[in-house]
Amino acid sequence: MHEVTKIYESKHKLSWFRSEKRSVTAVKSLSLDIAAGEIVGLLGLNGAGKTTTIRMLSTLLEPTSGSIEVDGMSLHKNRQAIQQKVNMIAGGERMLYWRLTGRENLEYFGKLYGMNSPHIAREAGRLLEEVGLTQAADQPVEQYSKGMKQRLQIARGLINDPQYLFLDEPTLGLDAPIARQLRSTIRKLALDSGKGILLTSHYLQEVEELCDRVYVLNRGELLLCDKPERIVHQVAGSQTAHLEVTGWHESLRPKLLEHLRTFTQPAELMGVCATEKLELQNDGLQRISVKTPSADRIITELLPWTTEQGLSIKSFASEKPTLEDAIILLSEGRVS
Ligand SMILES: Nc1ncnc2c1ncn2[C@@H]1O[C@H](COP(=O)(O)OP(=O)(O)OP(=O)(O)O)[C@@H](O)[C@H]1O
Repeated sequence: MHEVTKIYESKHKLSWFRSEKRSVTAVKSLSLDIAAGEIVGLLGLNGAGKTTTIRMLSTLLEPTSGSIEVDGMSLHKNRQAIQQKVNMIAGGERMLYWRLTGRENLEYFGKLYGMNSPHIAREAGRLLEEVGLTQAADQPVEQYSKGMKQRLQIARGLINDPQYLFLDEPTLGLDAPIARQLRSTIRKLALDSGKGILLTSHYLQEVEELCDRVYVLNRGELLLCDKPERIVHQVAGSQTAHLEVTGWHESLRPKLLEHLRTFTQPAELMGVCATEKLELQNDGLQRISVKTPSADRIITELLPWTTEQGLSIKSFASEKPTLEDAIILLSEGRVS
């Protein structure tokens, strides 16, 4: 997507005789790319423009300006060829025909992609098997559970073997085990089949777990794009490594700082030294807290050191801000 803008125009009735035109800029000058085999997240609060973006990429909506290209083909000139290469899966219960069976739904959508009947029959059978719906294939969709409908959505989204898949809230309303299964399917589609995937989700843990990169939108405009862990670090700050030990004595403090310096990058060192904090507690338990961009690494490095110094480790933990913390800060405008 290059510099894409979408403006919705609508008419609002003011009285019997008067109406006014209103326009909403849902997406503003958005540039975005998805590589083969990559899972990209699209985040933002309600109304940020995520669904509009996905609908434009899926060719369901026309951008007001800007251009969309898929594998070097422009949407403007090669709409049909691009439609063969992309597909969209929406969460919830949209985009399926409830009176039709699972198999009939896939046959119908396969025909829309111009596939011939033997090809559709083969693919429908294979996909129904892959999403675990072979037994229910000839049952009307209205008799399916929510999880079954969502699995059928996935099969529908894969019927044309798209190179790029756009997923709008794919785990919406699903139980935890089904959502987990779905996440593993999404990962496999990218890793094993090399599909480029764009994903929106209100479950930020899911985005953090799945996505290689994340675009954050605010009122249609791109706020930032980066790896989830870098966004968290950039926006919500450092992680903290905590170790609780006994046997601590003050002469260890300079040694600890010196040891931290041996495996900490100079750029990180200031943060580590400046915020390193030691608290002596009544029972002789000492809490060592180190602020760092990577708490797990600090813990791994400090564990053998504490034992070498004759300290006894009672517990250790890493405290990490999450993508949710970062998005909340961004949405509150508390980060420039
Ligand atoms: N058909 C439409 N006509 C007019 N305005 C629309 C239309 N569809 C969406 N909008 C407006 O465009 C903006 C972006 O909406 P969009 O649905 O793309 O956001 P979203 O990020 O997907 O939101 P959500 O997280 O709530 O699904 C919103 O202000 C919305 O009210």
